[in-house]
Amino acid sequence: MNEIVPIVPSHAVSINDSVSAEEAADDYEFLIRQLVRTRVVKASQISDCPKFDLVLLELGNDGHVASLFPNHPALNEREEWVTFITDSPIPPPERITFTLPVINSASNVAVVAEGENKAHAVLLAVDEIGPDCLSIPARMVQPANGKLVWFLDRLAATNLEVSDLKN
Ligand SMILES: O=C1O[C@H](COP(=O)(O)O)[C@@H](O)[C@H](O)[C@H]1O
Repeated sequence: MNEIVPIVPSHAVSINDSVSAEEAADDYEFLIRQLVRTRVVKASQISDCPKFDLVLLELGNDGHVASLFPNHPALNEREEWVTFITDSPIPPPERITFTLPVINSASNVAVVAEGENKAHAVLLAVDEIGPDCLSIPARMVQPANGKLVWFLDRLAATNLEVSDLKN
């Protein structure tokens, strides 16, 4: 990866997996805050958040993105940049994740979905098909001052209408 995108090693922040999820989230947020303080990462002008150039997300079968799962309280986190969960519905149970305010502060957000098993989640995320839509985390990805792009293969896009693809 470093050969394709010239990332300075000190700009790559790893998760500390030798501590609890709560501590790992605190540590990770601390490191990101240092990068913002030293202007390695831009600060958002409209929120108390980093403004990443790109947040790259993969869509889960259940519509989750990052480790933000449907109906999980982590979706409501507005203060922390990084939060933790210990009850992920899919393994591993303990995870840390950027929160929605951070994701939605990015300059660009890309959501990737590949394969037929993502087709229903894609439909729920981008179309208006009833109350189930409301709990889909991918639907809550709405950059405030940035660009959102979906990358779908043909199978993941199976359930969409042509009009969805134009929007
Ligand atoms: O929970 C996760 O899910 C996503 C999507 O995984 P998939 O197997 O449904 O394609 C994955 O990108 C992520 O690494 C994982 O933590």
